[in-house]
Amino acid sequence: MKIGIVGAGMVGSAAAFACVMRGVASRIVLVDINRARALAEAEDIAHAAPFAGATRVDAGSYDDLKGAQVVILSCGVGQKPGETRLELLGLNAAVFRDVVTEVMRASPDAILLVASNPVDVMGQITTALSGLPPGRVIASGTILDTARYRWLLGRHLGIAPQSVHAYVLGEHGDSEVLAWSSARAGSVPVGDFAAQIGKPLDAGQMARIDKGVRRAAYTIIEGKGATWYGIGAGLARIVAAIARDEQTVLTVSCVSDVQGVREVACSVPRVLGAGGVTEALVPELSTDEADALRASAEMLKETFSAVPL
Ligand SMILES: NC(=O)C1=CN([C@@H]2O[C@H](COP(=O)(O)OP(=O)(O)OC[C@H]3O[C@@H](n4cnc5c(N)ncnc54)[C@H](O)[C@@H]3O)[C@@H](O)[C@H]2O)C=CC1
Ligand SMILES: CC(=O)C(=O)O
Repeated sequence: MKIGIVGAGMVGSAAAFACVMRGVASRIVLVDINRARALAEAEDIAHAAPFAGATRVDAGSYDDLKGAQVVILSCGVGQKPGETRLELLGLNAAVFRDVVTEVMRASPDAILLVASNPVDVMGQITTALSGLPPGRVIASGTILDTARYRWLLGRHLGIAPQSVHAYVLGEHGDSEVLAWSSARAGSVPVGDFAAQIGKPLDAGQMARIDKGVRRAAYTIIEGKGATWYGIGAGLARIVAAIARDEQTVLTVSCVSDVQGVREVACSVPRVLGAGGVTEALVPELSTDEADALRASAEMLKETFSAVPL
């Protein structure tokens, strides 16, 4: 499978590296307005390929995206310390107006995978600009937040994050919703499992996990300027689901009706395969969680509606 990546900064290059290490692509093309950066990242990542598989990695132009099955959009700007994701909207929407046109010209059959923030709104903008069916424009949404949630729950419970089945829903951002009521350790509700092993999930512990998920990006950006490994791995996981037509369930964002809000991009668990997103699962939620998910979706819809296209 051929993958294009527009935006060869930290996120784009981490995604390329993770795709190489997973062996999900035969070819990766990096495109960036900063051609020297794309060339340097492509060469550096290509040097990892002999340790992994047979992926060819190059820098290129938009024309070189021809035939790509997935194009990752990780271009634009990231948050500075203390800045919210939503504050990036004006700058990144302007970047996407040009980039999406170029990508569609070169690679009209590709699935578009949006990473740039605010990722849900950028995904809905990309859907509108591209004219593609909603399931073929996927934003990474809360795939990263869900990983953070599973990692923190796994650490508390002393089990592998892969054995934690729990989702973060709604915005990839401050209004996101940690779904506690449906969270399971194996097949056991996390609260019951925690009580059984003598490590109760009390209100204080739940608040610490909530903060650890919701504030993770702010803390990491404060310490090292940006985040990239987690999202790089998450993007490669999405690419693998498409490449292998897995029909796997991941919390990604695409335009659909969510919790009574019409045509909004935000995350719920969705089924993902070679054709993109095909189904959304209706999660089991408490009344408070359902209200918070509706509020998150309403905020995202309002934010998108105010963007001039
Ligand atoms: N979805 C998620 O979970 C995450 C999203 N992000 C977001 O990903 C985006 C990228 O972050 P980083 O890679 O850290 O930023 P970065 O600044 O390292 O890379 C951005 C790249 O985009 C390029 N670029 C800018 N305008 C362009 C244009 N018109 N055409 C082509 N390339 C262009 C820049 O030259 C730069 O190389 C940000 O919006 C950030 O907030 C970051 C982490 C997680
Ligand atoms: C930057 C960002 O969106 C994250 O790490 O969650």
